[in-house]
Amino acid sequence: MPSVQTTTELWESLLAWLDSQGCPDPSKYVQLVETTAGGGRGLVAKGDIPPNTTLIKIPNPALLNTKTLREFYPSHFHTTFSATQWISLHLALQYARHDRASSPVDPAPRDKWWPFILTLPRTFPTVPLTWSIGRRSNEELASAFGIAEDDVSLRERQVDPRLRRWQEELLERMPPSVRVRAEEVEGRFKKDWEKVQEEWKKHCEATPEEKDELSFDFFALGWLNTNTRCVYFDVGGPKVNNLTLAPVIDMINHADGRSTKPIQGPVHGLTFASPEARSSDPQLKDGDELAFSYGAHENPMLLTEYGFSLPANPYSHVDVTRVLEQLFEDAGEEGRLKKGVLQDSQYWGKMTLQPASDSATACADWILLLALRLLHLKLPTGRNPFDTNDAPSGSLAQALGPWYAVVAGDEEIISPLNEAQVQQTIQTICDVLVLETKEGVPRCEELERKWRKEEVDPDLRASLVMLKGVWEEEKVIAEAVAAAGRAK
Ligand SMILES: C[S@@+](CC[C@H](N)C(=O)[O-])C[C@H]1O[C@@H](n2cnc3c(N)ncnc32)[C@H](O)[C@@H]1O
Repeated sequence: MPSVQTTTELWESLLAWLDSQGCPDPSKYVQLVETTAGGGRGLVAKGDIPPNTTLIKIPNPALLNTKTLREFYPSHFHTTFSATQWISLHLALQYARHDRASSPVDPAPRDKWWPFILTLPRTFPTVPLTWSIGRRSNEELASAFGIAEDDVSLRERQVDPRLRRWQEELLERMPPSVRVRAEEVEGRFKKDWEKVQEEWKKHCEATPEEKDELSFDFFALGWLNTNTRCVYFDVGGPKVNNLTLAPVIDMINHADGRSTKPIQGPVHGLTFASPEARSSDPQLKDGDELAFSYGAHENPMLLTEYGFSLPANPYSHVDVTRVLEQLFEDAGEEGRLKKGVLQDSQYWGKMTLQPASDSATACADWILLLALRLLHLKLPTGRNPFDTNDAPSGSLAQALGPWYAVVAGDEEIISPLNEAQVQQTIQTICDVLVLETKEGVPRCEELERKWRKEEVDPDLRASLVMLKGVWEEEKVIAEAVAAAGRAK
């Protein structure tokens, strides 16, 4: 493991390496600091910076992506791995090789990016995937992720029972919206790990000396770095591979609503400039933090992908897709067929309750309304229009006609009765959600009180505050949607 370096030391050694890579000195305009607002490290402006000044220029060879990795790996890796898999694998191998290089008996060659890799975080304590991995015993971990028995990380893993309990306690307090997202992130991670583990095993049949170099722990660390720090970068292949790790630019934190972004250029790989004169982004004054928007993301997404949330997030909403899944399931065969209609017409997606805004009251979003209108659409009794053997041709289209008329915008509602049932179901969904949040918030508060008496890591405390924040914002939205419905 590297000796712990201060932010200043890391910055200095990164600058020296960038210089050796032909990169113009970014420290002319920016400085790496520990931010005070809980964002970890961040970059701040040195002096007042004129609009549209290029602050950071990272040349192509210093970027870490599927294009720059190519020359270091067998040619088939390019088609075998996605960008996330390959970059994560590369980081995992470097961590392992660096560990070995620290041993005088078995020095390994250093990677060209090592001074950059050294600046990447070694822990992700606020990301739910970390809790999910951390709370498992070796046996549970091996079975959940299909880790080979001889994986070095299982042999060397030391689990702190208190940390495990704290992580377990956080997982138990995740709102359903966070849980669904966290499971999705974990599913992606698992798929990537399994693919890389399997391919690396094949690769090591020809190079057995490299066998021990891939371990689960280092892959997880590489994957978390890739997932939280990569930025968009067109590598000229499938869209899914359009990403890169970029030194210095990867130190820039997220701020909502910014339009300034890293820019890809033919000569300098990736650059970041101060806002243009006519930009709505604030101009950079001495000491201001640089920022760009990672996307229009709600808190459950920010928390599960990046390990942070925003206290006042303009994209807050409540994802109720899981509730709709259940309602259609409860409606039996007809419910499943109606869900099929929604899927076929691309109207089965994320369904949400939206908060009040300047221009609208709190409400169910359009596709949630469409789904509920179809759920409550009364089909003709007798013949089943979904059954092609039973119903005359054209009968399904006829039965669904009133719904299609709403979809096309020809009608506002299917019928007053259908609309009343839809609104009633929305009220019921809100009531259930409010009840859930009324349990979720106090459970977080109770844990906060309990943790006050223990020496819990500040990052875990911050995670608990974030979970509580999601419960609270969902409560406000569900109550507002219910109130707006009652006022109709
Ligand atoms: C691309 S890195 C940015 C640099 C990072 N702060 C560091 O210390 O290296 C992304 C990570 O920074 C943190 N982060 C970014 N924007 C943030 C924000 N607005 N509030 C809190 N944390 C933030 C999160 O941990 C996220 O996973």
